[in-house]
Amino acid sequence: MQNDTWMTQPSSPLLLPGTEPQPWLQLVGHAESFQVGENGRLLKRHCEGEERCFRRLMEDRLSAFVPSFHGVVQHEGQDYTMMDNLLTRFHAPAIMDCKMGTRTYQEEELRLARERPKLRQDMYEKMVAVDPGAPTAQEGAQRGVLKTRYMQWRESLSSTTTQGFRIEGVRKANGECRTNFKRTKSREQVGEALRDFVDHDPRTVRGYLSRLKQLRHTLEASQFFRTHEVVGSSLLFLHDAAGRSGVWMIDFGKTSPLPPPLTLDHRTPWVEGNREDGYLWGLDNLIAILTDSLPPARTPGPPEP
Ligand SMILES: O=P(O)(O)O[C@H]1[C@H](O)[C@@H](OP(=O)(O)O)[C@H](OP(=O)(O)O)[C@@H](OP(=O)(O)O)[C@H]1O
Ligand SMILES: Nc1ncnc2c1ncn2[C@@H]1O[C@H](COP(=O)(O)OP(=O)(O)O)[C@@H](O)[C@H]1O
Repeated sequence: MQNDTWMTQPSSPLLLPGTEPQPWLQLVGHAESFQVGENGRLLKRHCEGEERCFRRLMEDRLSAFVPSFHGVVQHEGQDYTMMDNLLTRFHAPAIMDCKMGTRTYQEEELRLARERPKLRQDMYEKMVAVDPGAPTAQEGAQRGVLKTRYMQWRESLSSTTTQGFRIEGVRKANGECRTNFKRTKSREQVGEALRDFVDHDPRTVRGYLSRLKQLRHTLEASQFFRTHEVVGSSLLFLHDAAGRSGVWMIDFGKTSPLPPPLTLDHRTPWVEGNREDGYLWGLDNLIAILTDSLPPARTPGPPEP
């Protein structure tokens, strides 16, 4: 289950005797999924689809934008995907998780929901906690909602539908953590949250913009990206007081290969069956909103007399 408190506590460290603890903070996501490994690595509960994506990504031009993958390991009878802990590149970094795309569930989940509808009481309760008026009369009587219905409601409440991405969680440079972005929807609200994350520092924004534009360029040329539906994946933003910053793609648990010869452009609006995910459209909007948050460029004044 997703943790929706202010901050997830560090997972229990999995350390060799004598090794230094690695910095670790999980902003959002499934609380039981991660273990901190040694040598700057992280263990995430194994999922076959995600492992397949990591293996293919390591061979793709996108590899520079993905934490390095180090195979699958066993710990206490459980398989884990081993990857780089991106936090170890920074000192006390500010962190932001943005979930990309206009759709946060797979087409397959929609099909399953129709064939074998399963009511989720936990999702009904999460919905009521945010907006008691959100469930329909029938959902209220059942005290349950379908997962796809919950996901669609979350998409339209936040900026997922209107901007093609949403902020999931933020840890600011001063240590303050926030995950209450469920209603951060309009361009203005998103812009304000982004400016707050970077402490209104244009240099940090320029660093992120440069990296995001390189990422867009690489995505547009990536064979992996063209041939995969990328759903529920996030961009992890990190910057620190030393002026370092970076953005990486994480979470490929719901990224799936397309049946050949189908490919996606990731900008065409989704209609059921076309598998489009709106990822690049969201990235375009994210870049545009960040660009708008920069102070206007100074125009040269009249020449001195
Ligand atoms: O953010 P809230 O509103 O809490 O909803 C969560 C997120 O959408 C999770 O996505 P992510 O993993 O990208 O954070 C999703 O996990 P899935 O990845 O399994 O779809 C959870 O589904 P359940 O795990 O079924 O509860 C869902 O309850
Ligand atoms: N490689 C990584 N390095 C550092 N932090 C990470 C890394 N991968 C994930 N995280 C942290 O864990 C959180 C959840 O990761 P994610 O892969 O989305 O998990 P889930 O599939 O449970 O949603 C991210 O928001 C981020 O804070």
